[in-house]
Amino acid sequence: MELIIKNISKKFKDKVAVNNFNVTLNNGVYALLGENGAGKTTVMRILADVSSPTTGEILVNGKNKNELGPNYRDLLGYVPQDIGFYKNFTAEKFLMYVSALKGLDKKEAKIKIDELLKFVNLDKYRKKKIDGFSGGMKQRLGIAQALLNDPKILILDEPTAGLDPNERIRFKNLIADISKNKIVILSTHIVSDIEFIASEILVMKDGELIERSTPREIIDTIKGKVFTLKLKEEQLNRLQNKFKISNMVRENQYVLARVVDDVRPEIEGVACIEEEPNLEDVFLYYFKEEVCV
Ligand SMILES: Nc1ncnc2c1ncn2[C@@H]1O[C@H](COP(=O)(O)OP(=O)(O)OP(=O)(O)O)[C@@H](O)[C@H]1O
Repeated sequence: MELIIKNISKKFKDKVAVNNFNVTLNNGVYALLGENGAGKTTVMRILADVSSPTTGEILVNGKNKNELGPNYRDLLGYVPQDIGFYKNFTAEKFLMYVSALKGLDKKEAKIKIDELLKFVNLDKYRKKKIDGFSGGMKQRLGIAQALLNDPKILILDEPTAGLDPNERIRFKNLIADISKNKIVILSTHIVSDIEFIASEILVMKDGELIERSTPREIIDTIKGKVFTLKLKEEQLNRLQNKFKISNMVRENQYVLARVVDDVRPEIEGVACIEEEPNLEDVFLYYFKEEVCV
């Protein structure tokens, strides 16, 4: 499966939400990473066929999405940011309802629902009302409904928002399982969530795709730009005014500050050690507002 997003732009009146977005995707997990308002949801809504681009096109195995018509939707599974559940429905009834909307045969749907409820670990709760579900359970139910038609492209908008640490782990394992023969595109601004699940990271800023790399490659782009300094409290101001600080730990009368910058911080009498960068540092490097010097 090859999905090409070609020269996609989206304008809302005079606001350019997405600007000339170009990317070719194959099976694997892609994380769209960017700050709030970067354009992630807009790209996902266009891919999910609930919004049209102002310009540009989407191609699946060389065929234009518009040419594919309803066959394009058959390839899709979509979990929007705020998925609307009928809270009085049970998990099972909800999945039956979505199956009917997707035009699945009732008998086939029942078999698929049994399989999916087990897969997302909600089998025990199939007769329970969604109203009593935790965030993670709702998320897994959302994924189950998106998988009903065995999609080849799965789109998940902010799937890890509001999940507790256990639910996050469960989610990561689930995605790893799902992505074997699919294109999975998920958006997030929680960096730690993608470190272990994304085969590639697509970094968006102000509507544009500014970087596309594996997590390892993207981390390597800031090698030599991450440092730890051990400072006295009164020296901290000088550092904060000049550099981006990703983390601070207080240790007795000292502060250990992790700094991300193109320039090695030089403060008289303060030791500066180069560190191995991580994805949190990457996020800070690309997104944090410039500090005023
Ligand atoms: N229907 C709309 N009308 C006007 N502006 C919009 C509309 N939808 C999105 N925008 C604007 O387009 C830009 C991109 O929004 P989008 O929701 O795609 O960002 P995002 O990266 O998904 O952010 P978030 O993480 O907050 O969802 C924002 O400035 C947003 O205000």
